Amino acid sequence: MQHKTLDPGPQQVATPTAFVLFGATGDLARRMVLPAFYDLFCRGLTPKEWVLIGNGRGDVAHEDFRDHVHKSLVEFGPGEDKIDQGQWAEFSKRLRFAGGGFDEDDPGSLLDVINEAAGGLGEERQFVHYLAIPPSAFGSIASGLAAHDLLQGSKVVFEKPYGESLESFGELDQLVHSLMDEDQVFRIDHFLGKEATQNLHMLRFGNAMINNNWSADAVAQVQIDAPETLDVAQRAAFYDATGAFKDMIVTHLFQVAAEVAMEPPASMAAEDLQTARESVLGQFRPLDSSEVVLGQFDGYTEIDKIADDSTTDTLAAVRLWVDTDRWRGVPFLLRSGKRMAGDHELVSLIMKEPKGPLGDLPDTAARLEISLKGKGGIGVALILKHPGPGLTVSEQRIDLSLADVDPGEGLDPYVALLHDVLIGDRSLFTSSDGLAHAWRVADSLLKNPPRPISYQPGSWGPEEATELTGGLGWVTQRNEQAG
Ligand SMILES: NC(=O)C1=CN([C@@H]2O[C@H](COP(=O)(O)OP(=O)(O)OC[C@H]3O[C@@H](n4cnc5c(N)ncnc54)[C@H](OP(=O)(O)O)[C@@H]3O)[C@@H](O)[C@H]2O)C=CC1
Ligand SMILES: O=C1O[C@H](COP(=O)(O)O)[C@@H](O)[C@H](O)[C@H]1O
Repeated sequence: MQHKTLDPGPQQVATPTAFVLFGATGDLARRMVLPAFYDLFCRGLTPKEWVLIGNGRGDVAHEDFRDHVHKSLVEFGPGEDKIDQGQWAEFSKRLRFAGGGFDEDDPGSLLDVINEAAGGLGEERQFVHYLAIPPSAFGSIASGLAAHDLLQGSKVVFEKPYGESLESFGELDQLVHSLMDEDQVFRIDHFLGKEATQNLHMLRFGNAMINNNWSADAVAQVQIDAPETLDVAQRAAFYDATGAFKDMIVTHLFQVAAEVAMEPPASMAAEDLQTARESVLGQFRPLDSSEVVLGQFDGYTEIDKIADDSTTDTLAAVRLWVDTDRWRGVPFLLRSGKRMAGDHELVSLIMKEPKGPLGDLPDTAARLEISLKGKGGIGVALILKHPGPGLTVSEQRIDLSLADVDPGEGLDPYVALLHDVLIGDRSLFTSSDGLAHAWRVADSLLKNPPRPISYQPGSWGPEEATELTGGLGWVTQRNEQAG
């Protein structure tokens, strides 16, 4: 089999780096960012000289922070048995914690800790400030970085959601652009860094049989479905202020929808892909509340730190329309929820029934599926004849796990994106214009949201969310039921 390398892959960056992780005690840091940083280190992809300084509002001793990081690696990184003691010793000696919060008026202990820990990195050092904090705090940390002269030669990584509404997005965008240059800004959306998301383009543009059917001519419906069994108790305050729609739909699933819906970019170069993504986001029709279902799992308001009368959505399902010639008339169904019956991140292109001599086919439609979960996978469901003299047809599958594709090991999204930040590659990050489009599409819904319908934890959510699919049902559920 012939291999063609389009990109040489990750390289070690030379610039000594002080990595400041705001929100270092939080859920994201513990589950994704810290394990990703350790993974980069183990692969020899961190700079030769670096320090990582965790920041938070409470005071945590350096030693306790190292314990916190170790626990996160045991639970969400390589696991206890696979942490090499020598490597951990090398890694952990570069970890520090700066407490007391950080804002314009009061830097807490961050400046002192930077002086102590990053002093030895030399004049050429870069700062990477990673804001793994709720979006409501982005502005104050960014202003603090400017006030305490920490922006020069720095890269600033903002988590999603970047803003909380069209208005707050606009204010944040203006503030950030008044403090730093756009090329210092990395707005992360880790779904764009997933191996399978990137493979969407190869699948489409590398295979004419797929590319030729990537439109309303062949596709009846697109589903982007991300049900999760995960709870929110670990991050109740953040979650209650955000909800499923802002946490997953207007952010990750809109970006994935744009990856599916985009017109062919001028080239596969980063800027061209970003332009194509941004441009189709501008063609998403504003959501209509009658095509949106919000849900809240029973027992949500009993969680510590959640108000008894909270109406935050823990599930959101929307029918989205993309007003381009390619997709006019094809509904894009997007759904995500917490404490549901299964864990999936599945993009499905459900094909139209072919015209021809067969008449009524089983109510299962042929489809192409791209799983974004974990290492990712591609599935094809086909209508086939059973062997034998009669004509019995049913749905059969072909599945390929991307983990089995030679050489079989991609980087996890946070590892890949952190590496991109270190080398200054912004191609898989969201743009200000693209996000402005996304918030515009969500604006009227956010101003007038439907009341969440309750659902049982461990279920597939309210029936009303399934009704949005217009009788096809959710492919994830159908696949689970089929075993
Ligand atoms: N958790 C996840 O799976 C993912 C989360 N994200 C994004 O990451 C960000 C953080 O989410 P997550 O870690 O889940 O949330 P958490 O609620 O766990 O918050 C992270 C940390 O932020 C700090 N923090 C909270 N409020 C403030 C504030 N007002 N000012 C400064 N710091 C504050 C807290 O640390 P302390 O108390 O020590 O100050 C907290 O531990 C969000 O933007 C989220 O959308 C993105 C992808 C996945
Ligand atoms: O950004 C987020 O993503 C996670 C899901 O990401 P995954 O890579 O673990 O599949 C989601 O659980 C979380 O609520 C959200 O903030």
